Amino acid sequence: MAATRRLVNTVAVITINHPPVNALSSSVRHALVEEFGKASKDPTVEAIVLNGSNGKFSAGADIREFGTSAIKTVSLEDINGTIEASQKPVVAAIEGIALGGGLELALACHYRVADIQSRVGLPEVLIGILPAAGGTQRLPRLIGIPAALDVIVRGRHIPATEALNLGIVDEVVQGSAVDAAIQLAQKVIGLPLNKRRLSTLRISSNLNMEDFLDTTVEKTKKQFRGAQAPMACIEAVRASVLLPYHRGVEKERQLFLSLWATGQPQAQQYAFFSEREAAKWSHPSGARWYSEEPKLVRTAAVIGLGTMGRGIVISLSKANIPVIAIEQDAYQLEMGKKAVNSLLEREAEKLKQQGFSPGSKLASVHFTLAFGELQDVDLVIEAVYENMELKKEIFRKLSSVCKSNAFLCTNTSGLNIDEIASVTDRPNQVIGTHFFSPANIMKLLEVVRGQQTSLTTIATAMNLGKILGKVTVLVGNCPLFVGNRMLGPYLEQASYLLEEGCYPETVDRAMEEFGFAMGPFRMMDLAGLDVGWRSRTEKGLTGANVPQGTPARKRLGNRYSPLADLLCESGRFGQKTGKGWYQYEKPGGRTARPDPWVKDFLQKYRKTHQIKQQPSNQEQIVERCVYALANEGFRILEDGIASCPEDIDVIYNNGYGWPKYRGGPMYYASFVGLPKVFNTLEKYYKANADVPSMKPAFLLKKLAAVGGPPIKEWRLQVGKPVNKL
Ligand SMILES: CCCCCCCCCCCCC[C@H](O)CC(=O)SCCNC(=O)CCNC(=O)[C@H](O)C(C)(C)COP(=O)(O)OP(=O)(O)OC[C@H]1O[C@@H](n2cnc3c(N)ncnc32)[C@H](O)[C@@H]1OP(=O)(O)O
Repeated sequence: MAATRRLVNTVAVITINHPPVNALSSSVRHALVEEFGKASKDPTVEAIVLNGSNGKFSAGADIREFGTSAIKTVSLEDINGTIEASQKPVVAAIEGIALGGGLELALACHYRVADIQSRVGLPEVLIGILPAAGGTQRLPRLIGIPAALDVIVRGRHIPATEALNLGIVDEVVQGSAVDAAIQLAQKVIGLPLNKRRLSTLRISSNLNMEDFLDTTVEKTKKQFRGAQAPMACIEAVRASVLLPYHRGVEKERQLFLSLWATGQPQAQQYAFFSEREAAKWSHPSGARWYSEEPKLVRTAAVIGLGTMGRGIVISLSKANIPVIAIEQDAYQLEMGKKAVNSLLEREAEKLKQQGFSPGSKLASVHFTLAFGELQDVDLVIEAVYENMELKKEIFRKLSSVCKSNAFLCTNTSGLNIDEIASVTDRPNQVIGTHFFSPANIMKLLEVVRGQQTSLTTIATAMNLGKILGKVTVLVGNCPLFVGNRMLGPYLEQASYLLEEGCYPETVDRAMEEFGFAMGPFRMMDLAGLDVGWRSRTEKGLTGANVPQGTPARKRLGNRYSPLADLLCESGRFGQKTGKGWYQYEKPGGRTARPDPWVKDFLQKYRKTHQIKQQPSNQEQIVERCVYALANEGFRILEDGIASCPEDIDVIYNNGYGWPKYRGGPMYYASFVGLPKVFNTLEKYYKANADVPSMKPAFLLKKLAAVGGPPIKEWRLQVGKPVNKL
């Protein structure tokens, strides 16, 4: 049964029963109509409590139903209307989550009681739509326009205590929300319900409301560049001010349908399900996530308290895993300790505001210089800077100090996991954990399996990622793994565009208007140009080891752009030096301004090398950069480094500022049409045979030849993720 009903004295308790998250599928909606109908008619029932089974109220509409005919049967808004009109008081007992349509259902009830651990919210915007069961009309009537806009446009999950302060729920309880809701229901039997019917309330609007909404539109446009859903949310909330409830609901539905027509919801919902699928990892041996038990990580250690190490320590502590944090000398340890403690204080403050005792949520961090103290930890994450020799030295030490069943993880953005594992006494327990900076904020974790990494080690690292609240993707071992490897051809094209007549700001603007959080040049300035320079120098692509007589713009017979090297040679490392592709207000400054020096430098460079000026327009810039990126994604699939295109998209959506409303680079290629992507790359490569990264990947060619099947069918062509490198 999708919903059940039981009687407690004169209170009917209706329970939504649709595991795992009580999504409001067509069968649930039918069952709710039936149970509410019966409870309304039953003369022994004086009040109704609505809750969800397994400690979860509801995660909202069943997202899998969008785009199918099931969504059109029994509208949730009609059910909400019936509940709100009930002559018997209805109390929502919120446990766990009341999200999206789940919260809209609760808002239709006359009262809401939540348990202290629960979260409520309207996260529809995150999957490309807007609350469309009356939520954009009821919430503003309950908590006012500014607060409702914040909740609806940001789509964040709101902890119960904050929901109480905002007025979204009436009561927060430590114990059972259902018991408290039954008590409240009994208390309010016979009391008038008019003021509890949110759709009937008037919004107290002041004269500046239109100005306020217009300002919000402008801010939101900038913040969510290109995303349509946040704008639709504001328009729906505007309707709640201007129109009576039923007309507001019509507007809400109209906006929902217009959004659907943009294609953005489909991309975002693909991204949503791809994230969940990524957790269901597979291994070339045929093993899958369900066949391997992860080991429990009760204690962990982090080596190195630089930016990455600090973030990782915070993540572990927030996941209630006690941490030993190690540095190489007293000064670095003290610096790391100060930074970590100040971040932990902030976390503790947030917890206090949510009504929790920080001690119960944040695990302890012990700072030390002594490796010997690591003998009992279950797992170590090494997070020193990217230097193979240093990492190997640390892993040798860990091998001798840590207990034999401890797992050893290396936080690297591209070094060879097998080489690091080879110096240990347990290569099967070594794995790469590529966190993204800042590690306590960024959602992505690339878990990199080496040749000898055991299934238990993989299961443990993947599970740890989940415990840390990360979107975790398992990938194979190759230079730079998935995300950074794809950046290579992308950044290469960005540099060529500068040689050919564009400027950093032109390229960045095009990519940012496409939806990237940051264009390639701003991104390089943020990351530090010296990082890539060091790596190119080590590879002999620049610096003293370049063979004499090598042309400035060629390496190994292929096109090469030395622009970034030349910037570094002038001491321009990006934000950290206050100068890079842009100029900044000071070293460490954040505001990028176009730099006349760079313009002059580029003009001289083009003249020196007699490069024909053909500045590309916005569409060409996007095509060259994005197709280059996706093409490398196809190669990564061919090489067996990523298991499926969805994993690549998850990596780009969560670690590289790719606009989720475009699904990810592989989804985008599929959306544009693989034959078109193939033909464009082929044309470019024919004209530029010295740019091998633009040669269409074999897999792309194969898929394009059969007309570009839907992305979920690519797996058939890709096969098992066997590392072919
Ligand atoms: C198209 C033309 C139509 C024309 C008709 C127009 C009529 C329009 C009427 C529209 C009515 C709209 C009503 C409403 O406003 C819309 C919504 O409610 S949209 C949904 C909003 N809710 C969310 O976005 C929540 C999404 N879920 C989560 O954030 C998380 O899953 C969670 C609930 C916080 C739980 O997190 P975890 O514990 O980490 O678990 P998982 O994330 O792994 O999830 C477990 C499992 O559940 C699946 N799942 C989760 N939520 C939903 C969902 N809402 N619908 C379907 N399935 C869901 C998830 O995929 C996992 O599945 P598994 O991987 O195990 O198969």
